[in-house]
Amino acid sequence: MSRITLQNIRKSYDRGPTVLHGVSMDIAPGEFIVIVGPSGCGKSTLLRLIAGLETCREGDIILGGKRSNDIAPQDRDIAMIFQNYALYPHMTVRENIAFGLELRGMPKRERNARAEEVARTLQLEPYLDRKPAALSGGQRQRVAMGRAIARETSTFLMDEPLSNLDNALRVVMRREIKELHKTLKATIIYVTHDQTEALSLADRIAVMKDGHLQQFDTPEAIYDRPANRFVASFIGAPEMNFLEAAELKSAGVPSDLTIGLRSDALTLVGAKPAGTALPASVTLSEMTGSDVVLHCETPAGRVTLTAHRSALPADLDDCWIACDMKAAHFFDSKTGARREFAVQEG
Ligand SMILES: Nc1ncnc2c1ncn2[C@@H]1O[C@H](COP(=O)(O)OP(=O)(O)OP(=O)(O)O)[C@@H](O)[C@H]1O
Repeated sequence: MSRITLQNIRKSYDRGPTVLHGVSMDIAPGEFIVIVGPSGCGKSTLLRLIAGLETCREGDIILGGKRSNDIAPQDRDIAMIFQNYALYPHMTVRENIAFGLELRGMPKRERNARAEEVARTLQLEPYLDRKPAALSGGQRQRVAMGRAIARETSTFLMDEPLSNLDNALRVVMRREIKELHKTLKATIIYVTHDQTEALSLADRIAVMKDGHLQQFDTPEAIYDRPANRFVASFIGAPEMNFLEAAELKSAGVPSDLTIGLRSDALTLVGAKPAGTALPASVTLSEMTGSDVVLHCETPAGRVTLTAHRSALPADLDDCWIACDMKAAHFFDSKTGARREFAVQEG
């Protein structure tokens, strides 16, 4: 298995604008990396560069210690799984899984044996003789994965592999991919725009925006210490609340800082609490099960928080939001960069 290093990758298509502005990443063998970011930020482009399906204008792609910019996709030890599965409709599951092996000149008996072994790992044995049209979305996705696994590569690239599945199936497949990663001990680089998927799957998350890598770290570090306001708002649900220091008037926070408060730092209470608090009225509530997401109007703007249904104040039109300032994040109001600030209160 080999290390994947990207050094200062710049990319533009034809004579178009730059879509990757100097991205660097070092990925250890066996890591599960999730690249996340809004639509158009360059996630798929980065993945396609690693696969060798695109070339970059500047920078180095180093695979296993060797500069590999000019190595053809089929000569890289990498398999790619796409969102639309790319299965052959006229071939059975067995043939689809074995297809890549045929291209490599493996004899038929060996090929079929390998396809059956992979089908067992993915619980696809009952479907080996079916064609893709007779499979569910999740089964098709597993066949696509089977085809990649059959090649015995050390690295799998996955481009939004679950985006065509319904929510329940997506949760199941997410777990399967995570288990597969444990079994295969392979490197996985996985692209998604879904922050929940990123948090639940990754050893490390790469957050991108407009072709720039914003932060590359563990899910815990990204959630607990977001590098800037963009990362803070993109990761975590409901989205972090941002309040200007001047509006919250709390614990001597300098006025050039924006205060970031996640839902878990906020409590809705009936009477004015000690410490930092905002008067609030609930304008909208969304039931999510045992919890409700509450959208509140406050003098500092709109604030969203989650509360347990059994712990709501009686009068939602006239209540308070208690802010745990020890759990607050601080950002430079101009640049959005994270700033450390020690709150004195409490
Ligand atoms: N073949 C291409 N020719 C020209 N421009 C392209 C091409 N492919 C992508 N782009 C542009 O490059 C930028 C990055 O696209 P990319 O597909 O990498 O983004 P993404 O983050 O994967 O987006 P999404 O989540 O919507 O798939 C976009 O502005 C896109 O329009």
